[in-house]
Amino acid sequence: MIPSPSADVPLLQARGLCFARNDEPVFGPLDFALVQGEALLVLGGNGAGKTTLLRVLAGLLAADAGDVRLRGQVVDRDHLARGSAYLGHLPGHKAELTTLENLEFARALAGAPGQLDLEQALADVGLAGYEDTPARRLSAGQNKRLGLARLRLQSAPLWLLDEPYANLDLDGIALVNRLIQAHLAGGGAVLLTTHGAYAAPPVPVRTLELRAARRPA
Ligand SMILES: Nc1ncnc2c1ncn2[C@@H]1O[C@H](COP(=O)(O)OP(=O)(O)OP(=O)(O)O)[C@@H](O)[C@H]1O
Repeated sequence: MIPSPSADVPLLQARGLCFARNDEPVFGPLDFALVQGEALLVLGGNGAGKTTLLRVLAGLLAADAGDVRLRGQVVDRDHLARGSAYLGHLPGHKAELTTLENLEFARALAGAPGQLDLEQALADVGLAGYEDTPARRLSAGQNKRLGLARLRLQSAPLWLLDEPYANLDLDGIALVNRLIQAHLAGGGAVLLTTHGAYAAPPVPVRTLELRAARRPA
């Protein structure tokens, strides 16, 4: 079971977290914590390990050392996957399904209430009129918007957003900021990555800077 809420323990805490590939360190050891209503911005250049860190926190990759706690309890990868909502570089939509069908699928996976208005969810991310468009025909920015709509169907308090501003126009950047703000105001927490300074979260954030641990041969 995912641990239940408690105001005075961090929503997410990493201690001594390390990841290596073929014995080459990618990041770590990292120590950080994130409380409800807080955003943590993970900074670092290309290859610094930002995506890898988010994939570890989302339960998609196993850390080599250290532990991750949700609400104070050490959790395994299954719990991490269930306790977080991950928006990665690759949107992971079903290419042949329409945008609306993708949301229906995501809603079923998330066990979200059936009465949620998915057409409204599409409209909220600027995809009104694209209900019957297969995901494979979306642009990169539209794909990101569909990913943002899917994110909102999940009830996980921890959002892990990998380069959420990438591929978005100014209106899309403002949309990401509105969603982050609403999620934080609702008691959630957000960990997001960026290697650019072209957009930033709408709230004061703490930062975690990663540096590439490995040098090319
Ligand atoms: N699937 C993989 N197999 C092997 N090495 C990988 C793989 N994915 C990433 N790496 C390596 O791991 C390191 C960290 O990559 P990662 O994608 O986490 O960096 P990043 O900070 O997200 O970079 P970017 O800003 O370019 O997206 C890099 O050296 C990269 O070459």
